[in-house]
Formats: sequence, C-alpha cells, structure tokens
Amino acid sequence: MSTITGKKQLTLIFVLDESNKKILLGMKKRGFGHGKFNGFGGKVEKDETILEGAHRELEEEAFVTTPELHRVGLLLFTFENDPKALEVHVFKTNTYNGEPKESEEMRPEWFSYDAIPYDTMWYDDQYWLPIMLQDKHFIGRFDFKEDQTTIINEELKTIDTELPSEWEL
Ligand SMILES: Nc1nc2c([nH]c(=O)n2[C@H]2C[C@H](O)[C@@H](COP(=O)(O)OP(=O)(O)OP(=O)(O)O)O2)c(=O)[nH]1
Repeated sequence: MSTITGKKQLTLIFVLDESNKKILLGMKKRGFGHGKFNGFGGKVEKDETILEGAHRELEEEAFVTTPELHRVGLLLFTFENDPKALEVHVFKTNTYNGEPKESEEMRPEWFSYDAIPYDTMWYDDQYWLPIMLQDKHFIGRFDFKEDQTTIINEELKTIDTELPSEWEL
C-alpha cells in the first residue's frame, strides 16, 4: 500500500422514496466511475462547504433540489500507487423538488430497494448502502488495487453517535 499524503473531498447524494422503498441512482456517462450506477455527487469546490457542494451536484447532475440533506456516511478510498485518498461524504434525502432528468454526466433511474444493481456499482457499495437504507450511519475505509476493483483492505462500522467531520489521515 502506498503512503497517503493528502485527500480530495467529494460528495455523494442519494434521493430516496422511503415510503415506496425506492432509490434514485444515476448511470455515470463519463469520467471516473463511468458505466456504473451511483448516487449523484462530485468534487467539493474551493469556495463552498461540503453541504453546499452536495446541493450543487444534485442539481447539476439530476436537476432536482432538496430542502434537506442528511449526512449519513463518511468513506475514505485509497488506490494503490496513488498518494491522494478520496474522502467521500455521503448524504441522503427523502424529499426533492423537480423531476429527475438526464444530464451530461448521469442518466437517472429509480430502483426498488430489493433490486439495487450492485453488479453495476462500485464494489464497496454492497457493504455500506444497505446500512444507509436501514437508516443508520456508517464510517468506512476501502483500499483498492490500481485496477479500482480489487479491495486489498477494508474497515466499515455502523455508528450511533455523530459522524466525524472528516477522516484524520
Ligand atoms: N458509490 C460510490 N461512489 C464513489 C466511490 N468512490 C467515489 O469516488 N465515489 C463517488 C464520489 C463522487 O460522487 C463520484 C466521483 O466524482 P467525480 O469524479 O465524478 O466528480 P465531478 O462530478 O466533480 O467530476 P468531473 O465534473 O470533473 O467529471 O464518485 C465508491 O467506491 N462508491
């Protein structure tokens, strides 16, 4: 495993329809994670807070807005031979305004909780996404090989207390 010398902050937002047990995912059409279903999100910009970045990405990628985003998870990802880790702040909301629409980056689609396409998602999602759907908070770290698929090391826990604001490297 290479030594981690820095991290990049990212957001990841899931829109839920909890009464019908459905989740809105997007097929990523370009860039990092291309060809995978995921929540909406991206890099936090210099002039915004993590929460502001989350609202912006949801609107840019799915054309929906929400009055409330709940921070439910903190994840750290590392990749072999890359000294920069990705710190991903995971949010969820059960309320949204507007109709999800395809953007340049994402093609949105609703899935039932019992038909989530884990085979076409990041490998780690199958471990922590169910925790989110059980209305719990989680913190985890996944160390990947350079292929961005094979996991070398992982730690994940459900927490009852407040999430730490960031991952101490
Ligand atoms: N579900 C899941 N999401 C992940 C994992 N790793 C990871 O970076 N993500 C998320 C965090 C971000 O929401 C997204 C990557 O952001 P991005 O590179 O598309 O950022 P961006 O939209 O600012 O990029 P761009 O405009 O420069 O293309 O993928 C993972 O293992 N599982």
